[in-house]
Amino acid sequence: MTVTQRLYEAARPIWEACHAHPFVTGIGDGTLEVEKFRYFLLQDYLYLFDYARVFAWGVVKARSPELMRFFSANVDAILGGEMKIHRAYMARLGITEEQVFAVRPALPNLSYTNYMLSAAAAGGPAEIVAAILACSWSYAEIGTRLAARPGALEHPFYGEWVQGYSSEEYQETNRALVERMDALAAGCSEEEYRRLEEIFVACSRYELGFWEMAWKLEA
Ligand SMILES: Cc1ncc(CO)c(N)n1
Repeated sequence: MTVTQRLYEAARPIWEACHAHPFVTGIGDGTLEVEKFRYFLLQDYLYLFDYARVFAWGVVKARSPELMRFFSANVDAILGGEMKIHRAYMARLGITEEQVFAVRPALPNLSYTNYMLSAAAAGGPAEIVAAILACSWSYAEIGTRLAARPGALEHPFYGEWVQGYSSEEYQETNRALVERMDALAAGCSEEEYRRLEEIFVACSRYELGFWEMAWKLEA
């Protein structure tokens, strides 16, 4: 079993709970209230800036130009790629960037990004990728699963979100992260693996918490 297969198995029950979460299934069948999606969008846009900062820790800590470029390209993919999904919805909902920054991150959001940032600050490239992977990979899987639901890609409001996360661009960026995790963890000790698993599972729990936060419109 590869390291990423082991990580996946360790987090599987939490991921299945994410897939079954009413917020996620509501995007898939189009029944999610736009008010909840709007709240999620604002929180997630704030989240993505810190998420990009986690990759930026990788730029700082990389010891090879190739790895440095990898992390740097990912910073760019978030700021210029993934955020396109958010900015398109913000335009549709009439939300400006200024309005987003007037919003305070809810505690599950703040706790999640602080956890990732501290794991990145304390760790090396492998810990950084482990912290990022649960986010990227779970969204890639949600995108793929929702895209397989009849009508989800064509839904007049949520279709664009499903298209974005099931897109070849997003899927390819995620695949590169999965491969990178296996390469960075190759030959690591059981003790080192345990630390990666601890981070990956904690971030998966935070992912579930983020869906729950959005579902409950947590203040
Ligand atoms: C909370 C959260 N996790 C993961 C992603 C995917 O990058 C996202 N946009 N938001």
